[in-house]
Amino acid sequence: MSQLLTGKTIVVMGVANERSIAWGITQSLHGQGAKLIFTYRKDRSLEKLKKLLEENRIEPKLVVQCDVSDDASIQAAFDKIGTEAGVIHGVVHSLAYADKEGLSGEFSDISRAGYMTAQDASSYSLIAVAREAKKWMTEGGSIVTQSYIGAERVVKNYNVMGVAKAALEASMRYLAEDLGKHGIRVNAVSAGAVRTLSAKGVAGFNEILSTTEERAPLRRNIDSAEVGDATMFLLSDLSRGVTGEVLHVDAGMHILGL
Ligand SMILES: NC(=O)c1ccc[n+]([C@@H]2O[C@H](COP(=O)([O-])OP(=O)(O)OC[C@H]3O[C@@H](n4cnc5c(N)ncnc54)[C@H](O)[C@@H]3O)[C@@H](O)[C@H]2O)c1
Repeated sequence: MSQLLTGKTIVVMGVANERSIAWGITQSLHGQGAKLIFTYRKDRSLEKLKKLLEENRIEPKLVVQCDVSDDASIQAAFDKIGTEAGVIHGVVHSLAYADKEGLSGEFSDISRAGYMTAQDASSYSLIAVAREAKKWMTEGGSIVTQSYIGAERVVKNYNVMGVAKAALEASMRYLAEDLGKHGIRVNAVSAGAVRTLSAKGVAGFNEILSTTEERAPLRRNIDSAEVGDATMFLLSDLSRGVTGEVLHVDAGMHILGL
């Protein structure tokens, strides 16, 4: 049976452990025959990633360190990736960071430094990654980032990350326009809440899960496999006419008013 991503080389950024959304995405991409390159931030993540890949019999084309808060690190990572792969067809940007103090309490108390840190790692990083990836995306391709409804509406405690996600979605649209002339599409998946390492940093996260189960049109939460399949669709030629889009994978939560 032919697979949707046969012959495509895709860079996956953001696997920290088996709960990571990027791990759900990895499984969907692998299932469709993609050749995968991974970036990790810390040695701790590298050990976990290697173990996960081994256990799941996924042979990576390359694994490379990349700190997205550092332009030199992004440049070095994509130079290595490009030199090894020649051409890349897709990038999964599944990373974000905010100091814990910005993820609870009063929004107006966010410090300048806390605001900048969240913007830097969670939003600007997409622009810097797209710039470096573009050099090797010579056959066109697709870049997909991960957002959340807190970009569009106020979600209690999501605070500084809500503003970073709003900037991320706007950056995604500007990149879609800019890179479209090179045949590169740029989209976002807006996932519902998934219990991951990062999610633990958001105060009251369990309440979000229980409210979703009660009120979402599908009356349940989503999982990272569902986010993985939607991301895979956006990386595949099935979505060849789609760019600048935010695809909600949230059991319908985003359509609710009260
Ligand atoms: N979990 C959720 O409920 C949820 C919902 C919607 C969107 N998202 C988004 O999904 C993405 C992945 O998060 P997750 O929930 O899988 O959590 P996670 O903790 O598993 O993954 C976050 C990743 O970001 C990486 N990261 C942070 N700062 C970095 C830096 N400076 N350089 C390189 N990597 C860095 C971490 O190493 C980690 O791999 C994030 O953008 C997150 O905001 C999560």
